[in-house]
Amino acid sequence: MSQARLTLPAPAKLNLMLHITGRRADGYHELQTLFQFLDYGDELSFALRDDGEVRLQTEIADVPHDSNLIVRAARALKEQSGCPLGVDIWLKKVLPMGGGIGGGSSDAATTLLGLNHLWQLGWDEDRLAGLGLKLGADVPVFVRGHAAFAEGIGEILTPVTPEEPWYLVLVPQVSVSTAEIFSDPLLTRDTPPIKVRPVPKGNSRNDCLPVVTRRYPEVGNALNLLGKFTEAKLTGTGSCVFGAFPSKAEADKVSALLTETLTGFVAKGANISMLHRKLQALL
Ligand SMILES: C[C@](O)(CO)[C@H](O)COP(=O)(O)OP(=O)(O)OC[C@H]1O[C@@H](n2ccc(N)nc2=O)[C@H](O)[C@@H]1O
Ligand SMILES: Nc1ncnc2c1ncn2[C@@H]1O[C@H](COP(=O)(O)OP(=O)(O)OP(=O)(O)O)[C@@H](O)[C@H]1O
Repeated sequence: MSQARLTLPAPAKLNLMLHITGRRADGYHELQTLFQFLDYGDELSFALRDDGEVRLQTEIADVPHDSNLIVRAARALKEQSGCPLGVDIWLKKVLPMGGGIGGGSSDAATTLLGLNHLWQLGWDEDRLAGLGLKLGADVPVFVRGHAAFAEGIGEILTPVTPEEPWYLVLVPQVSVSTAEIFSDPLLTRDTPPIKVRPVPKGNSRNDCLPVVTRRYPEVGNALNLLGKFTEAKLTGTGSCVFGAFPSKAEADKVSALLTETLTGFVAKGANISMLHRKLQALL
């Protein structure tokens, strides 16, 4: 008998601003950043296995099976919960890797929430976010599913509701290693923390930008091209750059002009992640 599959989205995120305010003793950086989701992302399908095995059935180039964040998330949840069940997982990879739009982290969060549902573990969001943080600094916001102002290393989250414009996201054909940017000696690490809430307008800078554009001229090139039409920003440690538009039609118009030379996509900003909207609909 064929097993029904549970299919769930793993949306991208944007960092609408990113300030680096310090560095902890363990080398991780203290940040202040605004996360918003996109209605655009990967898709994962899950089917129960009763032999306890965790198997990702889709190969992704350059990521060995056991290092994939999906497999690591599933195994960590299985171990921590003592669940005897296993799972087959299929991945439709849409998000560019090393793009700063959180693909790996979002895949991990979708795996945690999907398996919590499939294995009927009954874990609450705090517990899932705590386990997620061990997999990556960006995982907790995807577990919680609400646009947020983040502090700490990205895990202290205050929900926010910024406008939800349409975005044009350009994808320079380079994969940026987050660890490499954070270890660059030239990185600004002493931006004074913003103490006022909500974050005052005008704080849209990304402190990683100078280091990223110095190392990856393709990113600077994309920022310059998009900057002719709207304020162009870098998300996370790149490589993706984005700009906001009041309508899909306007984003599409600029996209048509720029994607002759650059890869990109148009997507709507979302303060509630499409993963959470889908899970809500299932319950
Ligand atoms: C830059 C952001 O994308 C902003 O949303 C995130 O802070 C990065 O989150 P992530 O990709 O989940 O990062 P992780 O997988 O936890 O860390 C990758 C590497 O980035 C560096 N790292 C990451 C996050 C952080 N707050 N400080 C850091 O110094 C560390 O060297 C770490 O080894
Ligand atoms: N399921 C996965 N999807 C993508 N990358 C993965 C996955 N599992 C492990 N990785 C590894 O993680 C690296 C970073 O990938 P990811 O797509 O999350 O980058 P990113 O968008 O820059 O992340 P972030 O914005 O969180 O810094 C990849 O280069 C790859 O080696």
